[in-house]
Amino acid sequence: MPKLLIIDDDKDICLVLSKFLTKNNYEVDVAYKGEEGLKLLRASRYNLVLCDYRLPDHTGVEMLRKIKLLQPDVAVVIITGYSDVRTAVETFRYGANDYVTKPLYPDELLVTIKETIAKNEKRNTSNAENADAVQDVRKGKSTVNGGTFIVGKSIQSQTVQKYIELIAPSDMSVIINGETGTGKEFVAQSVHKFSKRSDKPFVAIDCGALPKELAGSELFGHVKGAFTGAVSDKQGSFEVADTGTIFLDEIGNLSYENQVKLLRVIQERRIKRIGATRDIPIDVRIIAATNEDLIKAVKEGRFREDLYHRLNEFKIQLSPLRERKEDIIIFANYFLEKSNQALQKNVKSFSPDVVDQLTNYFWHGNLRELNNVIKRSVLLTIGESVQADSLPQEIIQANNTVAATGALVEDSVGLLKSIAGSAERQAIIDVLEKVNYNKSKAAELLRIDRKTLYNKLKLYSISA
Ligand SMILES: Nc1ncnc2c1ncn2[C@@H]1O[C@H](COP(=O)(O)OP(=O)(O)OP(=O)(O)O)[C@@H](O)[C@H]1O
Repeated sequence: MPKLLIIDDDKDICLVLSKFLTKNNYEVDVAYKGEEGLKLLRASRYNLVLCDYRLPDHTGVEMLRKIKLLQPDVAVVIITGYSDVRTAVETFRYGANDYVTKPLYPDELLVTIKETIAKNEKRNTSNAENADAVQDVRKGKSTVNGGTFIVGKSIQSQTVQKYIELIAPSDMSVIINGETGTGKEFVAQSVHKFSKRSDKPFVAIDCGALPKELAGSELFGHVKGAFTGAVSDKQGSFEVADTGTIFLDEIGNLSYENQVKLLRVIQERRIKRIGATRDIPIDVRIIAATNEDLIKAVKEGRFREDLYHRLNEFKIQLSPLRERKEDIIIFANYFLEKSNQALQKNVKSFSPDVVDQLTNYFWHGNLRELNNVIKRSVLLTIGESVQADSLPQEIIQANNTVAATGALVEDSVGLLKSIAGSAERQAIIDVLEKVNYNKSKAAELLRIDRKTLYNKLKLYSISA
């Protein structure tokens, strides 16, 4: 039976959720404070932690760091208010797997928990497993890690698709850059699928979630007795990924020491387990992803320049959703289909208003946020078409604010024009007075021709 830990200071939420999840065959522990939760994590292993973003004693990011130090493989779902989504999506840099927004709906939560545990387990054990069918990418659909890889119709999406096809057969290292939730891991998996290594392991490592103390051992392995706690020999991810592809997510979070080791692996194509004396030859393709500007990190001395150039043999830039609006409804329809299946519903479409709202929203969490919003709206829809009242209030409000700001900008432009107009009118009157209403002289001083001056006199109703 999968074991869950709920950490939330709202005792009612804990009570309701733990009852509901127990009924649905989960073993559930509850903690009302961060520290209490960490104590439980020290004592037993969990499949998933459901952690409130705002706890009395720790922030979501602090919790993630501590949870990952205690149990690097555990899945973490963040509970957040919609108004906090923007900051909550930041937790993905530190290894969060998904988030759910308050108010919580048990059925939706159940789907999220099931999917997250399944995905996380697959990730943890995934080596050769990913070697299943490679579909035709040109049809705009292919299977990646059990999910469908959707290709948008924007120029950006089409370009990314072309790059994937172009780069996949080579052995080049790739850096995928993009905001959180833009699909970096999906692209990395796709590159692997279309490479000649597709029947070999694809190993994904979240460097953001790797505690500094464990990163070296996770990546390169260790031998028994190398440090306290190294009770047996352990293969690192590079060894597991041998002959296949390793995906290093959030590469910018790798410590300087491990950057040096990684550079050595790339240069020499050999690894050395911590505490070992002999090298092991390794043949791994490296795909790295980041949502920060690595060139800036290099300039600031946080990322090694030589490593950056080694990894950057090819770069794929993923645009945020708001910059490829024509893709939004394509993905929304796909997520609608998926949510119908997961929630056993039969919602068929979005109302024109909803299409408008979805298209114009900012999407801080990109595809992940869109997916979650669609899932929630499918759950709340009674008829066949999603209506605006099933969308989070924050989306509608944000769009209204943008519309209001747009009107304000238009007003301001009008205002500027009128300020400029009255300044021009005054300047013409001043000059006319100076030259005793001699229009030729006034036009000369104003550096305009007589005809223009006459037009402006008419425009500003100046009788001279
Ligand atoms: N091409 C795609 N087709 C279908 N779904 C996608 C695609 N790309 C991304 N997704 C969806 O968006 C979610 C986020 O994608 P992914 O985890 O690859 O993003 P990411 O950029 O790696 O995020 P993070 O930076 O937070 O790790 C996925 O779970 C998946 O549901």
